[in-house]
Amino acid sequence: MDTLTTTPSLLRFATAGSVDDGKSTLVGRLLHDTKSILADAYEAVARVSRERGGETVDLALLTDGLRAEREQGITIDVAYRYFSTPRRTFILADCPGHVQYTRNTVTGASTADALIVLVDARYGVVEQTRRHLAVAALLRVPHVIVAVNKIDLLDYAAGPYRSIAQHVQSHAEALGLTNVITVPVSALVGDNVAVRSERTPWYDGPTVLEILETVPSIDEGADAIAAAHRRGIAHPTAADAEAAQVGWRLPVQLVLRPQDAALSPEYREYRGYAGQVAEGTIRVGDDVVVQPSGRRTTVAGIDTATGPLDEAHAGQSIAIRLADDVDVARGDLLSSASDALQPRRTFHAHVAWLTDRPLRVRDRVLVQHGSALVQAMVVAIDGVLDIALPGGTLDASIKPGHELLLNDIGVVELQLAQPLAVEDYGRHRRTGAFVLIDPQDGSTVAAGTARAQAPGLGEDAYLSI
Ligand SMILES: Nc1nc2c(ncn2[C@@H]2O[C@H](COP(=O)(O)OP(=O)(O)OP(=O)(O)O)[C@@H](O)[C@H]2O)c(=O)[nH]1
Repeated sequence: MDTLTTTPSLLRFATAGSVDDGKSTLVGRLLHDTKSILADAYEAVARVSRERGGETVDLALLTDGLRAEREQGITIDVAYRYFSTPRRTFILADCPGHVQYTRNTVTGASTADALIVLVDARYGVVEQTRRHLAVAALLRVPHVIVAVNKIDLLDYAAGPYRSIAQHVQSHAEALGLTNVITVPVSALVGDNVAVRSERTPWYDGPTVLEILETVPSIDEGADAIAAAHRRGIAHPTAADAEAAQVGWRLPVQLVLRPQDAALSPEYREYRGYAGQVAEGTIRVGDDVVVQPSGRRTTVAGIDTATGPLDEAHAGQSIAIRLADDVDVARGDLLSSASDALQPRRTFHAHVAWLTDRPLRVRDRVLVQHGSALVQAMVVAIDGVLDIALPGGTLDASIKPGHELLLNDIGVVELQLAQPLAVEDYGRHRRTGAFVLIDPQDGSTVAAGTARAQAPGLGEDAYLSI
């Protein structure tokens, strides 16, 4: 059986871990071993490490230098850095671990193809690990790498690593995560980060970098693979992944309507709808439904900065022309008619609550969904997740609760002032995700994923209009 093969290109990933698990050191190690840092930056870090009496070069200084800028009160939660190897280019969402950790992990992981969760080999799975894995499950991050770090401090013993790996896998399974790979690493010494270690002869799996270099990204079909997994297919073929694929979605970010009289008459009549393809493949000739109006038409053409295309895939920025003169505005969503969007007024969702003020029933929030912003009210708090998973699964571990506190993950029901095309996140990762905004001060207070069915509420609780 042919498993799905693709040509790796851009991969977005994020790191998560408790304070001092070694995130900065791991990132520094990756940058160093992939020769992504300049020699003088390395020299400066080596000098400071020596001055501090260290025996090894403290690679965390590479990333922490950048953090210092962030901590001067500038509200950047996550910094993005780029690096590449001959096999692939990476965008790393570097999330500081100490303050409002869940918030940063949620921000970083929400667009990530892969999440690296660090675990200190001396302590194994701790509450923070459970929380990060729950966030990965909630956001359905396509690939999760659990780096069991600081194995040098355990003299590279196989036993402790194996029991942590087993613990991670059973917890991941309870969360419904089928895509977790564990790797024994020492970020400080460099074992199994980018280079296979001779000190771990008992481990014959890939290095962290090998995993990052080879897993498919969302744009390359990781969403399709995840969809096939959800249908119980462990090793999907290209055909399985294609069959599990759903229709395409294009949120309209800009209406292109040049009206400059100096332009040629042909161009003056141009009307295109620009945006990034959120999901699926759009082809010229496809039937289209415009939301929220519900008008139908067909795709007359696909334009890009480098010329027209016959088809465009998830992740590509395009402008499409429509066959009929239908009314389309910024914030509208275009979708394939064969799997059209359904606007809804109420829906259930998992939310990660990210602020000190508790969330309660009847609270008013703004729902930001793509480029649309709509007022909403919390009509029910269905429950709060106990991250120790006493119920054995994520859904069975939602306990009754009447409020969400900072870093809680809960299930809520929201009622919208206007219908929005919010979809089941299990099927549509992009159009199923949203953020909640405080209407008073405009701050982001939660990240959410819409659920087709609320846990424990039975069949009737499907997303309803
Ligand atoms: N022995 C050993 N020490 C390590 C390893 N990785 C990191 N450390 C040390 O652990 C400490 C914390 O590492 P950091 O990389 O700063 O941890 P962090 O997770 O980025 O911490 P925050 O940014 O504060 O969240 C530092 O003293 C590192 O030198 C490792 O593999 N082995």
